[in-house]
Amino acid sequence: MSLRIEPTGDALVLSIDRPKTRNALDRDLTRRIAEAVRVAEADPAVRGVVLTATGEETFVSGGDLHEIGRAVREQAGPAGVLDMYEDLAALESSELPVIAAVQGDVYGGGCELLLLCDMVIVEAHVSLAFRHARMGLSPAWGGLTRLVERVGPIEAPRLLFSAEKISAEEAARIGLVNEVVPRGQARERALGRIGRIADGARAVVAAQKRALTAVRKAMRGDAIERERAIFAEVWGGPAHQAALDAFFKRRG
Ligand SMILES: CCC(=O)SCCNC(=O)CCNC(=O)[C@H](O)C(C)(C)COP(=O)(O)OP(=O)(O)OC[C@H]1O[C@@H](n2cnc3c(N)ncnc32)[C@H](O)[C@@H]1OP(=O)(O)O
Repeated sequence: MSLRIEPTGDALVLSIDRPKTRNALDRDLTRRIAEAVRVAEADPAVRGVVLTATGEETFVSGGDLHEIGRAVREQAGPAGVLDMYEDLAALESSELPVIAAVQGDVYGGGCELLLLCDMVIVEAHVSLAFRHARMGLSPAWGGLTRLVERVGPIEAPRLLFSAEKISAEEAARIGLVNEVVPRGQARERALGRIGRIADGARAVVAAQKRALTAVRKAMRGDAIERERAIFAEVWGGPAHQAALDAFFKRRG
């Protein structure tokens, strides 16, 4: 099972669990995430979702490069990867607050996943990298648009163009994450925050989330559609092919 689902206190805790791929996101996993969010919403006892992962080293290693490599080899086009967004977007469109509890490093599409959450709590040893450029890609799941929203137009190009790793502290300084906690404490901290949210009325928090979504939608215009069209343009190009070849060559 690639997603562990565990009711805990007021929250539903979703733990990404694909250790053999360092928790890469494939289509099956994103479907499971969307389905779990729907289940959480339908249960009046659940007041929020905590999204975390198993292991201590990696939160999410990005999109599944085996799945992506297969699609490129079979000339299937980018639709499969683009479609995963419909599932992932459930995190942002849900009426429940979603808090990411990040216990390990985050790469590429994993950073996009964080940006779909309402709050992000990271452990102090974690690093984050928008690795897309190194893989010959641009974000596919709204991560470019949301990165500009979170950190502004000065920091976004630095993170995207250089694909550099940044520390948890730096991520907090530039407004990419809410809070840095000591190693091993992100999940408890996230549960504590959901507990505090649960002191208020579910309907009010849901209304606030709807309002936030409406504001973002109005501010974004068609930015996410443009971003996704650019992903489709670079998909399967020379830089993408070369990066996939290098990834698979390194691993025999
Ligand atoms: C949507 C756009 C995107 O997200 S593009 C993808 C961006 N992500 C990346 O570039 C990260 C690629 N992965 C890595 O750099 C390394 O594997 C990291 C995560 C640093 C872990 O390194 P290390 O601990 O040395 O392990 P390793 O490289 O031997 O990998 C272990 C097994 O995991 C797998 N793995 C890793 N990343 C992915 C991935 N994104 N998709 C699918 N599988 C992945 C490796 O292939 C390896 O498995 P195997 O030994 O080859 O069977």
